[in-house]
Amino acid sequence: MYSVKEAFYSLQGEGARAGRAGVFCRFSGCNLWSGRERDRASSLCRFCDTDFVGIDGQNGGRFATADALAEHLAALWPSSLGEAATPYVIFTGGEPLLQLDGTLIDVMHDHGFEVAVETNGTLPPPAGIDWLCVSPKGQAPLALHQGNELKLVYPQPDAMPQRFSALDFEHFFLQPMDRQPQGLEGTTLAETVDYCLTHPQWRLSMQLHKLAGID
Ligand SMILES: C[S@@+](CC[C@H](N)C(=O)[O-])C[C@H]1O[C@@H](n2cnc3c(N)ncnc32)[C@H](O)[C@@H]1O
Ligand SMILES: Nc1nc2[nH]cc(C(=O)O)c2c(=O)[nH]1
Ligand code: SF4
Ligand SMILES: [Mg+2]
Repeated sequence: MYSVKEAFYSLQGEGARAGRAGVFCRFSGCNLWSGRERDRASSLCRFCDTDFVGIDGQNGGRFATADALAEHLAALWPSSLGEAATPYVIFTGGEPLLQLDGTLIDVMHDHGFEVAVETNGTLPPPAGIDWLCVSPKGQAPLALHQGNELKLVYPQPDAMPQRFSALDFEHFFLQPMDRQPQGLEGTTLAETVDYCLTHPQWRLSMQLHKLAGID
């Protein structure tokens, strides 16, 4: 059984593949925060910008089998595209590695999809992921030391970039912390730009979907 908060077709807003169209599957639930505001201050991850509680978002629901979820997601990729582009699915959440398994990845591949994952890096991944983005969180122990991109929300006093700069990733991104309600106003954008200017191993990741006003 899979629990999905929402699923939608949009453009990847973050990291090395920013701008690429894909189907997002946002699984319900996370191991670093309950998703309830009253627990935020005492959680391992305290700055989350996402509602991942329940199954009540657009195209959300419970799916009994990998086949059922894969068909649901495949239907969100525009059929009019034909062979024009490789179908792309981005599993996120919440924490997708609480639910994503090898069977679902295999079935998405059978549907012709390339499979990307956005994870906090605290759980072991199933085999077969085509693009792995790891985003370490504060003091949460990192179980994943390799992948395609490491995308660190900045600044986090308990997770500064030097801790991760020697890990086995192709790309290293800093993403300024969006602190609602003040957003990027204040210091996080300027601080992040400054860190990238002085440590050019790290590249700036803006959350383009927020700038573009899309999901
Ligand atoms: C909502 S998380 C879901 C996937 C997974 N749980 C994780 O943390 O990577 C998706 C991405 O948004 C980033 N993110 C969450 N809250 C943010 C914020 N307030 N500002 C900037 N990025 C944020 C996360 O670090 C992660 O890269
Ligand atoms: N457009 C868009 N790109 C994203 N990249 C990562 C996201 C996420 O919440 O995991 C996300 C998201 O929520 N929307
Ligand atoms: S680990 Fe990811 S989903 Fe969980 S609370 Fe943090 S940013 Fe949100
Ligand atoms: Mg998001």
